Amino acid sequence: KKEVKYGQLTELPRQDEAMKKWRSNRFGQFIHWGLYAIPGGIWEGKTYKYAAEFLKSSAGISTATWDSLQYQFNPVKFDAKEWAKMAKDMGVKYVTITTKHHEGFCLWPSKYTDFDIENTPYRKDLLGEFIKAYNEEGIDVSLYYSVLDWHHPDWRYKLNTEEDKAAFERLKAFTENQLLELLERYPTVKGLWFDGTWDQCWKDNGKFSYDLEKKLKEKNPGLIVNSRMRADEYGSRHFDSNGVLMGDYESGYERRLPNPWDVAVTKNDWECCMTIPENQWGYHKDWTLTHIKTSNELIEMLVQCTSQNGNFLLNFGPRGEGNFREKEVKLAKEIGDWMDDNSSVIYNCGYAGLKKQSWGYFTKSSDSDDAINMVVFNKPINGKYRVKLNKGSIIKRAYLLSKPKKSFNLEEIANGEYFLDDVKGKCKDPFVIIIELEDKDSKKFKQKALT
Ligand SMILES: C[C@@H]1N[C@@H](c2nc3ccccc3[nH]2)[C@H](O)[C@@H]1O
Repeated sequence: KKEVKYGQLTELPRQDEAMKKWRSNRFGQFIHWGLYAIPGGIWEGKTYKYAAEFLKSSAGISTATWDSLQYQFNPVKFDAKEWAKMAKDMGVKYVTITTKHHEGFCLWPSKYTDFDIENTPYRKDLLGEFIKAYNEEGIDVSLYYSVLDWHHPDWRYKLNTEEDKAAFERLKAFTENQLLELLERYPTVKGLWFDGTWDQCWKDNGKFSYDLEKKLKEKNPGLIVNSRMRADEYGSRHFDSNGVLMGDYESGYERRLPNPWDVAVTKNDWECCMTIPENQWGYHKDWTLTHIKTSNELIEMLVQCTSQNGNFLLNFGPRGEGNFREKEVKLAKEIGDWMDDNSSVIYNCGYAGLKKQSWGYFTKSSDSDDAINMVVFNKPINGKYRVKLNKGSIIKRAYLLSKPKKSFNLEEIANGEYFLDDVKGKCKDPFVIIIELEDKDSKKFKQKALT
């Protein structure tokens, strides 16, 4: 074991109210919005397949040319209230928005740079409008911030020379100033989502990331930061050199999920961030380039995350003019329709402590001990659901969540194992079966144990 002085700040998993709320939220909306949304993956008539927020590098565009997009940023169709309503109807409890992506353009009027919303035709505090509208819908707001900054003259990938080091000291001060500025301007913010922290320059500054996490949490008590913010003094990221998680939740699941049967992942808080196309975070004009995920695929990912104690952060990439493509609006509606009927198996739910089985996923509310949710994605061809609970568990009743809540016939196979006979209940897929267990001190339970 190495002696790690600049690793984890607080004992995890955090059990304070702010973290309990973060955990119970489960479903969030990611928004990637910046200058990259103007070209939308197409430059001088050529379509670039790679992620649209990387167009500057994939099309080899000079910083001067790219940065001049600032003078075209005028989202006349942006309506923060409309965005917040769409998010509310989709069923998200929190949102994370890019305040500054790798390009370095800031969606808020920053004292520390002119490369910001103030110096665009839009001029107004766009981020402030966004936060106000989402908070008014009861949605928690967290801010994405990229440490990696292609615009800033003091950015250095590696610190080879004394000049590099002097420049990066200025970049670190700029970063700290901007983050404290964001927390000062927007005190209702619940979290910070750090990105662009994989380069050597940051790995060489583990102590700085430790001190910065400390300072930000002093400024905004209860603040929640992702593990991606952190490196320890040896350059180990997300987890310190002894494998201890840093930040407040694990944020390595980018466009990928853990194995659905993995139990180890349930030990920590974690979040998976996901794109609707294969790999586009910012707006791309051409969505024919790759598979576009369906609402069923996205609902299954949300349910899987919940079943393994994780959050699901689904990304939307608005156009430069401030509206969403109709495919994104449609998906938000379809997911929202499902959440209208089934959000009780998501909000305030998590790992049920049971092995995953083929028909779908178990989730369990942290408020109840004798109810387990089954979210069905795969209907067995024999029409019976094989359910293996803990030894000694007795099912009192199994019924459809959707009205009229028809009960399933029960057939006990072994201790804690049952077949549920399908009742031909009509309900929309994916559907939910509620398992009600006999509570441990019921006489039926004792009688059963005696025979
Ligand atoms: C949350 C995601 N993280 C950014 C990102 N930058 C990368 C650089 C190299 C490899 C993967 C990356 N993902 C993506 O642009 C998006 O913001």
